[in-house]
Amino acid sequence: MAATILYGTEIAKDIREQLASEVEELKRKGIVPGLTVILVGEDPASHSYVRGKARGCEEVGIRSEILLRDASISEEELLQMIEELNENPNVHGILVQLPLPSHISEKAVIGAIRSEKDVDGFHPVNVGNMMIGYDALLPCTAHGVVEMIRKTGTPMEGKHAVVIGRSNIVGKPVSYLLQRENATVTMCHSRTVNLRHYTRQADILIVAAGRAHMIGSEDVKPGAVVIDVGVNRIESGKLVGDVRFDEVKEVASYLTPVPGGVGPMTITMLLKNTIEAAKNLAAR
Ligand SMILES: NC(=O)C1=CN([C@@H]2O[C@H](COP(=O)(O)OP(=O)(O)OC[C@H]3O[C@@H](n4cnc5c(N)ncnc54)[C@H](OP(=O)(O)O)[C@@H]3O)[C@@H](O)[C@H]2O)C=CC1
Ligand SMILES: Nc1nc(=O)c2c([nH]1)NC[C@@H]1CN(c3ccc(C(=O)N[C@@H](CCC(=O)O)C(=O)O)cc3)C=[N+]21
Ligand SMILES: [Mg+2]
Repeated sequence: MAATILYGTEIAKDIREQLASEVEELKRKGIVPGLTVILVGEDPASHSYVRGKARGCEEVGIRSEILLRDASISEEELLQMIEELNENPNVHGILVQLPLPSHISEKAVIGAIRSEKDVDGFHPVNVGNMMIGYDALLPCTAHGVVEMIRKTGTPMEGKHAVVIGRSNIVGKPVSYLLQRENATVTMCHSRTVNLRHYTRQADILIVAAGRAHMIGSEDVKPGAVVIDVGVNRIESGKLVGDVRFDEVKEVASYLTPVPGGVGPMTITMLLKNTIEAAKNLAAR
């Protein structure tokens, strides 16, 4: 039986309509949610993602600005910019696009963002609160992944979820949020021996390794929910996931495409966080 394809674009559309009406309501109270994205350097992929974020903001009525800086910017200058945005009452969300040039410390930059404005959910205060289960701005990709699985109606409780990838921006937060849903979670990474041994046991398989087409039908348990987070540009110029879509769609129960799967959900969760940050800051 062929998988149901989970179109992030469609799921995101419903959520964005809801977000647009929340923005309307805030605007009636005189609050215009605002997101500032800092983009350092010329990486074309980063520029493309940031454009997607700005488009999303426009769609739901969030004011957004992109501050472009040359790759030669110093860490000190970047920290100074963040300090000003921390103090600016019209800015509710601050996002510094990663990766940064190697002469700038990601740790210093993320740590400098006021945690209430950290709409990526990458600040140690938000990460810690998420882990403990307290209120926090949640990391967008991980949150988007869990919302997509929820949308399938498949209960996560008691299911074996296998996550490939342990990065701070995707793999680790996905694993925490799935545990919050009472899944049993196994983490795999580049040093995992016999990866297939684990992936074949997964009721829910999250693939976030950044390796084009690494997962095929032999790696997947029949009927599994498969979420492909990978976004890879291959030689032909095509954008592909970490999963061999045409194969895996024949064995999975649900499968996300790339593009049009997790990516649009990531952006939608960023919009949601920006609105939440605006509400929280206004209530202080
Ligand atoms: N759709 C979206 O919204 C988003 C998509 N992405 C995409 O998701 C992918 C992952 O991103 P990110 O987490 O930042 O990437 P990182 O490179 O930071 O992390 C990759 C992780 O995958 C593991 N890994 C790499 N190769 C293998 C392998 N052959 N077998 C098993 N594990 C492996 C690494 O292991 P180790 O720790 O041992 O090195 C690491 O933990 C990328 O394609 C990225 O473009 C990212 C963010 C958002
Ligand atoms: N501070 C920070 N926050 C991030 O959230 C962040 C980051 N840095 N650095 C890079 C990764 C990557 N990422 C993506 C978001 C959306 C798509 C997305 O919407 N992709 C579209 C296709 C986009 C295209 O066509 O290029 C899709 O999958 O349909 C992809 C990747 C966010 N990241
Ligand atoms: Mg990374």
